[in-house]
Amino acid sequence: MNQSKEQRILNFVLQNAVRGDPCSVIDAIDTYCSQKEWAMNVGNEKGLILDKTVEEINPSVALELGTYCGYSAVRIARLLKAGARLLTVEFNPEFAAIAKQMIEFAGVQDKVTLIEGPSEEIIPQLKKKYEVDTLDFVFVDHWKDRYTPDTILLQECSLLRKGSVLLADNIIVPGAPEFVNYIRNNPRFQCTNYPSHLEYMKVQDAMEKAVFLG
Ligand SMILES: CNc1ncnc2c1ncn2[C@@H]1O[C@H](/C=C/CNC(=O)c2cc(-c3ccc(F)cc3)cc(O)c2O)[C@H](F)[C@H]1O
Ligand SMILES: [Mg+2]
Repeated sequence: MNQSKEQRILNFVLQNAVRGDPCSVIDAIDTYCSQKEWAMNVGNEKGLILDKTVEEINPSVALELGTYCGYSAVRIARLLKAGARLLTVEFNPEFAAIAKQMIEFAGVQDKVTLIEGPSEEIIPQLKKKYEVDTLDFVFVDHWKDRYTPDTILLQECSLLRKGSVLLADNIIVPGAPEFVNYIRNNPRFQCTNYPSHLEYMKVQDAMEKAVFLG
């Protein structure tokens, strides 16, 4: 049966990137998705905002909601210090399988735990099953109507501490208006908006950083 777009992206990486070189994997995905088939990776422009945020925090424990093909998991993991780890959650088995291969090819598998399942089920398991105390950084990039319920769930599960940083993609396109309203009106979060562009397009988009104040 014919291949999925995500399989074609992975094949392009396997044939054009360098095993063990995360930057070559990131570049290969960006090349394919800007020249051949658009896909919803955070991309290089918003990716630089993600990089700067990760470098600023230098997290020991990071969480990503919505792995997709693993582009941002590789992007985050390549910047993590020795011993630091990224937990990334993906409930689509096809996407999880692609991401697993992408992460392994990039050589960052020792820093990444890919968890297959819905975030609303996984988040309550992070402390006991995944030995998380609190999260230093969370990249939010899954279904846009799930940003708010999962941010509330992270708080209910005591996974955020004073200074924990959330970074949310797609504030403009597709948009997460309910999340923006929730987070900007919540006195427990200090928010910053980062205008940018939709991946591989000239369309306006933005990311929102929200620091938990405890
Ligand atoms: C709800 N709980 C979940 N648990 C685990 N994995 C999940 C969960 N929910 C989704 N996933 C998983 O997370 C991913 C979902 C990403 C969604 N992203 C987007 O829709 C998205 C869309 C655009 C976009 C912009 C313009 C346009 F014309 C068309 C599309 C741009 C973007 O950057 C995006 O991130 C994955 F697919 C899904 O299985
Ligand atoms: Mg996105």
